[in-house]
Amino acid sequence: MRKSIATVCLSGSLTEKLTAAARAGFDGVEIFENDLLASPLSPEEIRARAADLGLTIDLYQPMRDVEAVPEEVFVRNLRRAARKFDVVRRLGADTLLVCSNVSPQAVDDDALAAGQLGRLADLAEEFGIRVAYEALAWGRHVSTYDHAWRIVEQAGHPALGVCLDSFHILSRGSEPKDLEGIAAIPGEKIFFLQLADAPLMAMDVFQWSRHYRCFPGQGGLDVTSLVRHVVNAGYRGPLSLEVFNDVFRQADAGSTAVDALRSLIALEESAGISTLPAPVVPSGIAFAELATADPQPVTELLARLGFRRTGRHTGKPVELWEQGEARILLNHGTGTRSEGTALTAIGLETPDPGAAAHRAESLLAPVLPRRHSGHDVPLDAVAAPDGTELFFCATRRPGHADWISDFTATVHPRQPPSRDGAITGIDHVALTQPWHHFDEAVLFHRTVLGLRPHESVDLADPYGLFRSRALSDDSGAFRLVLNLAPSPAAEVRTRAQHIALATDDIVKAARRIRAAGAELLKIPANYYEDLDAKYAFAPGELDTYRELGILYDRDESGGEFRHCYTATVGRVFFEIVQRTGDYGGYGAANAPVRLAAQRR
Ligand SMILES: O=C(O)c1ccc(O)c(O)c1
Ligand SMILES: [Mg+2]
Repeated sequence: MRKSIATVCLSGSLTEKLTAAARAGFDGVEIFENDLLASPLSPEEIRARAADLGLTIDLYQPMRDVEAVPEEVFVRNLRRAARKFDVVRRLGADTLLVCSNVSPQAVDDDALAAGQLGRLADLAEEFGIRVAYEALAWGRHVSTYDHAWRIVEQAGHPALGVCLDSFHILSRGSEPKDLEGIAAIPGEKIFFLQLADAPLMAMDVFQWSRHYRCFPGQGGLDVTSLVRHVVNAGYRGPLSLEVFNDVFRQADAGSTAVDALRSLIALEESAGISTLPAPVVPSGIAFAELATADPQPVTELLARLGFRRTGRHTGKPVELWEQGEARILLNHGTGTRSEGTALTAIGLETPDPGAAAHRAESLLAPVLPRRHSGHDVPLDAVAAPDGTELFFCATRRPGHADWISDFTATVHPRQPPSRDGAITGIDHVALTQPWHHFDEAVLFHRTVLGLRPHESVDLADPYGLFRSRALSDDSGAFRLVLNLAPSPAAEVRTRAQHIALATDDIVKAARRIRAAGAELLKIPANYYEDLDAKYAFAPGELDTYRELGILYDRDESGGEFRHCYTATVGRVFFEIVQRTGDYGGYGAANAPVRLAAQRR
């Protein structure tokens, strides 16, 4: 279906908004009245600008407080309406949105509302324009879509229809029965469909709508079911996003517009309107790549963690370090001085790398130029919203190009063979997201990679609050954690990234790391007293954890999580984790203690 976006969704001037919408690939826009009033361009110039960019203007909005009012008020409203219809015509649009009256002057009288909306539609017809009537969830007397439809039906005017807005409908209830009334509306009387999601929150619906709307798939409303109902009713107009959101108002319009369009592409797929290449869910982490401009500290840390340099890239200054199934690429060619060392790429172990790349491309993931130098095996790669490069890999799998074959073996005689190490693989990678990319990043990884997002959790830091959300495949073989740091954003810690290494024996791993000369994060005694109060440990067990800085968590099923942390080099630190039973979390309960310790 055609895809549109309301200018209120995007940051900037009207021209910037139009440009961002067009660049992302939208077909049309809704012009929000404030954007027009604040623009130095005339309606004709706006129309021309949109046309030059290949955008249609699908709606002008809103007109407020029109219907169900005393006659003398309505006469003034008609005069107001004539001016708006003129603007709509000059914009080259054909529909004006009228939202249900919120004024204390409004009367609870459907016949009056229908009569006046009919007269409004008579006037609209003279301008060659239609009126789409929308029930605001906080409308004074009309606050539901079925009530708005009853009034429109009663008016029986060809130039009057309804505008359905997923937020207003679903914020009032999204039980299947709440959506049944949509089928009663003839498709051609649904003049417009506005789409927004929102996180589930118990708050005043007006504030919720004005500040917390988000793109479909980023919140907790069942926008997919709503779209299915509306399309089944015969609606064939555009799918148009209308999102009032405090973050998007400040964020870069270009990236917001791409995020927005991706949400609609994914929504069409989930509603069964279109098909995309099926998701190819990663089955593990093939490698994590660190770019470094300061190789000494990170090289030393890798060695102390028990990694061995096993290969050198044939064409680039990249080293392969291995231990068990954990592989780290150390790139000496791309680091920045200011960051020292940063995690810049992740290799995703993928059953079908080519198909995974197709899926990513269909969801607007920027495809990266294939790495070609030396004997490079071409790898499909895309960029995540935070710029992290995601490589689709088939490691040591017959019939697939193997990225490891680009590395010539090196033997480093002074280091122990990797099979003696206590690390078995990479458990997860955690990336701290720029503040305005968090919801976008969750949507990206969920839709592009077919991962399941877990609950969002808040983690108390001494100087703010981190938000954290994990995504994984169903089996837990692939895990990714996205964090949102508190400001000030300039602080290195708020951009921290980490690689969690898996072990079957964390005590052995921690002792080896310490014996090799690496420090582990020191955890206060108070933490262990509290652990002792919560759980029963074997004699001496807690003393060992206290000595080594090992943190502990247990879930309802008895699954256990033990973890400890290295110091940070550049932006990066390592976590060592041991999972037992079905523990599927990340030790969130311990995060405040860990964050405070890192702060010290
Ligand atoms: O918040 C509002 O006032 C408002 C205005 C127009 C809309 O289409 C809407 O959904 C909300
Ligand atoms: Mg709306």
